Amino acid sequence: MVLVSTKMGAKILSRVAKITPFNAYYTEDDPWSEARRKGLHIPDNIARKYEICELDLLIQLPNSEVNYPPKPGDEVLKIDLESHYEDIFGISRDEPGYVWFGSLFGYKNAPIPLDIEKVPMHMAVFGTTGSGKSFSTGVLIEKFMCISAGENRAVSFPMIIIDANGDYLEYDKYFKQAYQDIDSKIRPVGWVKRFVFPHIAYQNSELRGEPVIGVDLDRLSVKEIAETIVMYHKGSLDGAELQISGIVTLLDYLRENEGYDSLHEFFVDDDLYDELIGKLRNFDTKRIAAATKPAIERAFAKFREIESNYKILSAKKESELTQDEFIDDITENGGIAIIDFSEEGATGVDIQVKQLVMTYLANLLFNKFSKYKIENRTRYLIFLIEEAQNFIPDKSYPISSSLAKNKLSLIATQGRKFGLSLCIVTQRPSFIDKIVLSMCNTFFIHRISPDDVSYVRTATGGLPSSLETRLTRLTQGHMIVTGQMNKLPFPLMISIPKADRIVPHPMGTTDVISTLKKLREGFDYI
Ligand SMILES: Nc1ncnc2c1ncn2[C@@H]1O[C@H](COP(=O)(O)OP(=O)(O)OP(=O)(O)O)[C@@H](O)[C@H]1O
Repeated sequence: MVLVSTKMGAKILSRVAKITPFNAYYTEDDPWSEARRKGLHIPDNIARKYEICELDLLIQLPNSEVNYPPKPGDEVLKIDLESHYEDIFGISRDEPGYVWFGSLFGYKNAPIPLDIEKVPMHMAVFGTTGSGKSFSTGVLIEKFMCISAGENRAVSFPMIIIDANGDYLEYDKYFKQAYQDIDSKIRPVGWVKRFVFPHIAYQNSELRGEPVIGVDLDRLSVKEIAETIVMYHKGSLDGAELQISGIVTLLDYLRENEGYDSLHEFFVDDDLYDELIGKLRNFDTKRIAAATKPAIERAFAKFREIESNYKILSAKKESELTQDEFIDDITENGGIAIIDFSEEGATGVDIQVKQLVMTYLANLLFNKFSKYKIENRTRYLIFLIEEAQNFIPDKSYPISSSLAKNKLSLIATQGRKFGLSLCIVTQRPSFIDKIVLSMCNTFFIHRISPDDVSYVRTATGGLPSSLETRLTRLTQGHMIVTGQMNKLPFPLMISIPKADRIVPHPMGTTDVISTLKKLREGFDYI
């Protein structure tokens, strides 16, 4: 970014689109070619040398369209952060409701403002492996932990984070330390809790006592329970209409005619499960066809694996995720819940089980926020989903569809007043459901794969060609920010300085050589 200061007194904010160096010594048919061929001495610095810098003219400061082009001789200045900043962004550094993120490309300590009022319109973070996506998402999370609210106040944005690779677990450790040791820049956070799968918490002594992930089927409608069971069994609802309607008929009957309050308990308690199977077998075959019953029984048996293998149904008793007040607590007390889907917190848990937990959470959130809306109680929460292609997959992604997708689509299509904001983090944007992505209004784009370029161009509503050509070449920690949270009406390229991260990012590094060396101690071949 540079400023063109015109003789008419205008200041035009411009972006360097292209720099082309010229050196007459290296042009085709240059006058020295013969001398060079003969190896004669050519004096230094006799060739004409210059650089052509092409600028995209963005806005005339403080905030209007560029009406007159600059003229030859007009000065081109580097941005002076002290004197030009307010003119560029239209706000001062202490304006409430904004967080200051990264640093303008080419400048040190030149953060850009992000408008927190636009957070409810959903956001997405893209980047291939190693592009710095989780590092900068961590910085973004930290910014959301301390938002200037005026009058010496700061607030923290409540968040639920689906942590696919353990990139955010450090926050849990950090907030467990003494309150006075916590950096004041993130102190407005009310609490941070890490939720792990119960079978891990019970087995692993280091994780014993951690909050556990639990699912309460009674919080889902009968239809949702039926779909969840069938989806878990078949990986799809296609062609399973008879099974779904059979399960709905059976469960509705048990609840309404036989007075069973809890359908959940059928899948936890062995005796009740046997009772359920008995009821199914004896059920009126005019209402559930005899041929459908064995298929339902198989789906039930498979579904019980989630209890026998992972204990997430019996964890209902102790898990906060099954309690009615959980979302109230998180939204009213500035909580951050990290759902640990990493190998450490979810060892051996397959993707269908994670999808099931996501379906449950998405249901919980959608139902609660709908209730808030009806009751006119405004609440806000960011639902951050790492590896989002596993939960909101596009048809082209080779993973069985996820029930969570339906609810997340519903969340995505709610307007800004709903208060529930999605933050989708992915390596492969083109594998994310198109409808959900089309609802995202702010994009943080790191280096992406060439296969994703045209998709990102469409999703973001277009990028200037000078930026688009960089998408596949951005270096680690560089990104393009575009969309509603960006205060300026054009995309910005920024870098994320390492020092911006308050809580250290767990290094995703390996230790190949020293491990191999240690294992083969005593075998020196050199
Ligand atoms: N802005 C930055 N400054 C300094 N180091 C960085 C920056 N961004 C990333 N790194 C480092 O680069 C490595 C990879 O970054 P990161 O884990 O964020 O990548 P990623 O895009 O999330 O990859 P993956 O999808 O595999 O998780 C990490 O060791 C991280 O600490």
